[in-house]
Amino acid sequence: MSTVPIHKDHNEISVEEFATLKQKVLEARDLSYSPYSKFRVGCTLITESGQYVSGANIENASYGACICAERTAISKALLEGNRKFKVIAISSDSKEPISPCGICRQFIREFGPNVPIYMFGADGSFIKVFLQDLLPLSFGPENLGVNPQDA
Ligand SMILES: O=c1ccn([C@H]2C[C@H](O)[C@@H](CO)O2)c(=O)[nH]1
Ligand SMILES: [Zn+2]
Repeated sequence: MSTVPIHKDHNEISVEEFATLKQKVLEARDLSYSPYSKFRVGCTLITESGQYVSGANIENASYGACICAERTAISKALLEGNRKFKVIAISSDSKEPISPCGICRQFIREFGPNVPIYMFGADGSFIKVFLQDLLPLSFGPENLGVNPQDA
């Protein structure tokens, strides 16, 4: 049994935003380059200014060079000048919602210690968890005296 609190609400965003987010994150899987695992993952985030930014996993013949969907989406958003995110959504072709890997949890943490993560199953089913529950007692920019909003 999981001890991680699982939520079913989407209080951070409106009903309309949730519908758009769901559509975009399910579509984001189509961007995936995953010929090795054939496991397509999509990620869409909503920036503080309300912009939707999507990414997908990008694999490589040198397997260690694979990048997860969460990190491609966040990198894209960062390069467009964003530093804060309202929510991060993830989708895959699995019926059950999937949770971000350890590296992505740390990557997400840099830009918000407690961002809500919306996880979608392939059928559109949805659960929400908070980053703090996936990565408790985390190490972050504050520990090095850095504020990512200023960087
Ligand atoms: O949360 C996750 C979990 C896995 N993957 C990718 C990495 C790899 O390309 C494939 C199989 O692990 O799925 C993601 O993009 N996000
Ligand atoms: Zn990952």
